[in-house]
Amino acid sequence: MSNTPLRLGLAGLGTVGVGVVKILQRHGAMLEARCGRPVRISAVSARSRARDRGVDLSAYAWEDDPVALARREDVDVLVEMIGGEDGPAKAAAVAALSAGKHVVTANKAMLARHGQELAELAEAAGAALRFEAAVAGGIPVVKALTEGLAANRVERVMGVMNGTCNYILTQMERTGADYAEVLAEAQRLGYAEADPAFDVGGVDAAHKLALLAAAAFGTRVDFEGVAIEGIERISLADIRAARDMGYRIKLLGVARMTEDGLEQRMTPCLVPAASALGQLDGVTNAVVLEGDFVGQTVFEGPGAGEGPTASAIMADVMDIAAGVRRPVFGAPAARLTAAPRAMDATPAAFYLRLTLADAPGVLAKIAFALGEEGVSIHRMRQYDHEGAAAPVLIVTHPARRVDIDAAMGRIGAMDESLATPVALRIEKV
Ligand SMILES: NC(=O)C1=CN([C@@H]2O[C@H](COP(=O)(O)OP(=O)(O)OC[C@H]3O[C@@H](n4cnc5c(N)ncnc54)[C@H](OP(=O)(O)O)[C@@H]3O)[C@@H](O)[C@H]2O)C=CC1
Ligand SMILES: N[C@@H](CCO)C(=O)O
Repeated sequence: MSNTPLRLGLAGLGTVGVGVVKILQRHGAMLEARCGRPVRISAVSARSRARDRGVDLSAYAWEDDPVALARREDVDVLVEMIGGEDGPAKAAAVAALSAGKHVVTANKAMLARHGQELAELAEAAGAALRFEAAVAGGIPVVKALTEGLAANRVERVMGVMNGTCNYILTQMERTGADYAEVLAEAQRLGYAEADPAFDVGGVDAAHKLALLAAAAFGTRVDFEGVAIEGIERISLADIRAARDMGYRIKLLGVARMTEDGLEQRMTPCLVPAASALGQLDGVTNAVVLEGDFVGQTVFEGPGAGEGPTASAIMADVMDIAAGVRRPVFGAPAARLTAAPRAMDATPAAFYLRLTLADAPGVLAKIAFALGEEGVSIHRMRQYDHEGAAAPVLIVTHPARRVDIDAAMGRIGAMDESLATPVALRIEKV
């Protein structure tokens, strides 16, 4: 192998970009030994040249414009760590790939929207486009799917893929702290997206699920085909009630190929508290990959933050340095198919939390409404309470989401329903 250095252009010097600089500065010699050639930073780009980022950047050239960075003669790989589905991130990625240069990115928003276009561009140019850091932070799950498990027909992909949401849910449960307070802490720790609505609204995790589904099922990335619901409506009352019934609430993504098409959803779900997913705390992510020959595999680790994300970026850079090449989504972009959408195809048990007037006949009305919509009650609990509002929890037998939504609409419209009813899926993990 040539001893020629692999030269990087770093676009973005925020949480992730600074982490990448630190790895290269601390482990330069080790990386060279492992890749068989040096890996060096030629130039960097961010908005503010003056900002002190806590790392020494004086050895690297500076570019104000990430597109100019991508086009530099002394850049072989653009490492895109700006973020955003369009704008400078995409312009720089297109500039690099069009010039036959490799791109490593942490940007799931960009790939979820433009993955097919960028994969086609990369493969036509003979360039690598790698995105390990974009899915589940430091966990090497793209590599697992496209390399280690490549001989399997994947049956299900499932996971907790947003560190910020898991941090919020577990901190609220542990400390009883207010939602906004815990979100601010996640932002301070560098976990959240530039717009944290992407995290708590489920969009960031849905981006990741759409990327994994493409690699798992050989389909084109279909972010629009993900049924999305965020954690904004989850209250401490739900977290505690779920726990009381032996569950924990997780923002859970599930993708599977059904007879009707590709089912993709990213929604808050109840999972058994004793399961591997139920025990995840803080910023930890876990991804479950099920293959027809391997069975179930579970990958767990830190899903966000400077160190874990930079670690994943550098693994991709090192593969490129070592000459490892594979199609962007595991199969050539031209062979990826457009699957029909079956967003919520699989029935499941649901947890319902109702706040009801404590009066004769109210539960009978609820049972009637559920029955009329084809929803059967499996178990039920009414807590002791003071005042007129009775907290009632119901676990249903497996039901279709559409029927649950119809029943919730009817119950929510009743005078005896004193707060918006909550319905959360109970996922078999
Ligand atoms: N933080 C995390 O835990 C993870 C983040 N990611 C992804 O990594 C990417 C970066 O995230 P993160 O580091 O947290 O984001 P930050 O907001 O911390 O950093 C973004 C960087 O991009 C720079 N930037 C913004 N606009 C431009 C522009 N027009 N030209 C040049 N540089 C620009 C900013 O410059 P300046 O500093 O001067 O403002 C900043 O350095 C995103 O795609 C994110 O989704 C993926 C996994 C985990
Ligand atoms: N905001 C993301 C970063 C990692 O992709 C999260 O919290 O998981």
